[in-house]
Amino acid sequence: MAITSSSLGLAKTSKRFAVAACGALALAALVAWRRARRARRWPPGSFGWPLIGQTLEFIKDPGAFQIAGHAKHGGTFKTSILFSPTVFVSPTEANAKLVFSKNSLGFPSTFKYVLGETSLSMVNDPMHKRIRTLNLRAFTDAQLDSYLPQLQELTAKHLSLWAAAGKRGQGQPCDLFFDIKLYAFEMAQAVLLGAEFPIEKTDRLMRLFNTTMGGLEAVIPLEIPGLLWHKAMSCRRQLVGEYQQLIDTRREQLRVVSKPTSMLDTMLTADDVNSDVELQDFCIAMMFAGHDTSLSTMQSVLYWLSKQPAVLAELRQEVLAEWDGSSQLTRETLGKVPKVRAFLQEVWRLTPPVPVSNRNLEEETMIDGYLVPKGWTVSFVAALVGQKVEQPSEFRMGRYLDPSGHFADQTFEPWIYGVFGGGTRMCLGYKFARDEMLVFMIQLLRHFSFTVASAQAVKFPFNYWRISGTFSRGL
Ligand code: HEM
Repeated sequence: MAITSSSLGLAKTSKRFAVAACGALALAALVAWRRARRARRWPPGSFGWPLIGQTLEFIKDPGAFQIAGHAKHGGTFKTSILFSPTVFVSPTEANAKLVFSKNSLGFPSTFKYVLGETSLSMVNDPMHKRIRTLNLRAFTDAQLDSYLPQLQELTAKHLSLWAAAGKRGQGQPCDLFFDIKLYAFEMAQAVLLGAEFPIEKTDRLMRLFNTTMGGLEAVIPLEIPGLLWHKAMSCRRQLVGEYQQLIDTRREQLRVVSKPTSMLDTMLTADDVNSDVELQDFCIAMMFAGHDTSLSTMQSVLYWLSKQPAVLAELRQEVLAEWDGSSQLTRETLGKVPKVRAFLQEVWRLTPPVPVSNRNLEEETMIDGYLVPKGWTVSFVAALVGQKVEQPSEFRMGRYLDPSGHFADQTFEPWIYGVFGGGTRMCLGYKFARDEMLVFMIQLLRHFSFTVASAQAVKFPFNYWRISGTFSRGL
């Protein structure tokens, strides 16, 4: 066969192609080899099922899942939760400091469609810094003091409603979940948003809100009629419509006469809020962060009180000595009941409402000698931190009382007390949450009796005791 210049060119091209292909293969092999080598340094554990990983085991009981994981793997371990490779770090001080030094949150991307793209829990720096600074204005000491009268009034109203229902039910125990939920929702709605609606409307908004939040558990985020995600998104649109009306009304009222009273008002009067979407997201984010956590705590408080009649009597004594039962509850009054504060702190230690704090790693990080890749989620668990005290299963208020009987707060040491997280993403509402619970407990202890007939441990998405029982006025 004659060798032509075109067949020579073809041979050269094929040779080049072969060299390039070999090079690419060698590179791929090198990358795979390095990845495999690195993977050998990942924490132990299993990713579980394709896509869903070990999500189902986790949501059944996050605390137990992690205790079992730590025991099996001797500490820090990896798994996959909600589509994301996740590392549950052992609850040491070094790990707490490492996790809480990170700012980026590790929530699944679908959460932002539910909570809002500009809601505080969904944004990362630099936007997080801006929104957090803005939102913090609603939580200054002066603002918190100004919410106390409303908290007192609404608490008195709902405690009386529960007692009236108890009377009608002639002492028969009933599920208190929905009554307590309505109270927590109305209280959040009034103080956070400044909205006072008739009970039917509050009830409707609460349902819209709950179905919207159901979207956080949606595994298939597709808007197909009948799917959870479709329901959640259509309720969210209605909810946003309602909140926009509220925003427009309050904006007009503030322009004409009224003074800012609610947390939303504080946002409305700030001159650096960018858009109505930020305000809508503020409403949804604060209602989300601020009412199920209170609902959970109130039920756990009733549970732990019912378990310890002697402690209940001691707390009643403290309240009877410090509050006449009718005057306005002030910051001073809340400061005079250290035992009630210590009791609440111990309730939160034993039943932390939020089971985990997550961060997303923005760079490859060494944790406990393992290499955790960039983009993975690291989880730190409040319930496990709470187990590090002496005799962890015992309920002891004394842990939070100093020798002279003053309340000793440990909220800012997340490696000792992880209930409100830590670092730049620490719970924004922890002082407000404490105020709400103290106002609730002081009035409860001063005027009401109750029994708990049954209690069921709920583990996810919030951790608390769901109770049924009876309520009556008088001690
Ligand atoms: C018992 C009540 C509460 C508990 C146990 C609780 C717990 C938490 C936890 C663990 C976090 C995550 C912290 C972290 O990852 O480091 C958080 C974040 C947050 N909480 Fe709370 N919370 C409670 C009540 C409230 C209330 C009443 C509000 C508002 C009115 C609120 C507003 C927020 C906000 C806005 C964030 C996000 C902060 C950020 O990402 O910068 N919380 N909370």
